[in-house]
Amino acid sequence: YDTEEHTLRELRIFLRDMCKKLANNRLFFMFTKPVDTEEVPDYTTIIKKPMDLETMMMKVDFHKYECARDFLNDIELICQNALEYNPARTSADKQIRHRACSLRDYAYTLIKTEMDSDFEDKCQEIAKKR
Ligand SMILES: COC(=O)N1C[C@@H]2C[C@@H]3O[C@]2(Cc2nccnc23)C1
Repeated sequence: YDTEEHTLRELRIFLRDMCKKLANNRLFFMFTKPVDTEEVPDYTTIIKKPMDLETMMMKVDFHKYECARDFLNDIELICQNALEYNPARTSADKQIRHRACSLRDYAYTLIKTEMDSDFEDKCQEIAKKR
């Protein structure tokens, strides 16, 4: 009967639902899996910390997130990586940058509207103690 573990378990359930909602939105398909370094050989020379939604789902299951802020930090990483690797004024680059900003805004809004702020505060207190 450890209430901290109950709290973190509830956080993981919430974050899996977040991952699912983001990954199931066809607008964000390019963020669902790691960029294929065979297809895009220079990707890891430019992007030092790749991130994607499938990796984030695995991180939830490996208990890597102790609060929603840590989860949003990885969403921010997905967004920043896309802005950095796709800077051109071509329509393809513009579209992926727009989608990256939409992913970031949608994730922040989902969490802000669907997560109890006292619950997040409790998670951050637990994270601080660890
Ligand atoms: C989050 O996704 C991305 O930042 N990218 C950048 C890559 C460049 C372009 O689009 C990506 C995949 C790809 N594969 C083959 C040829 N060209 C591309 C997806």
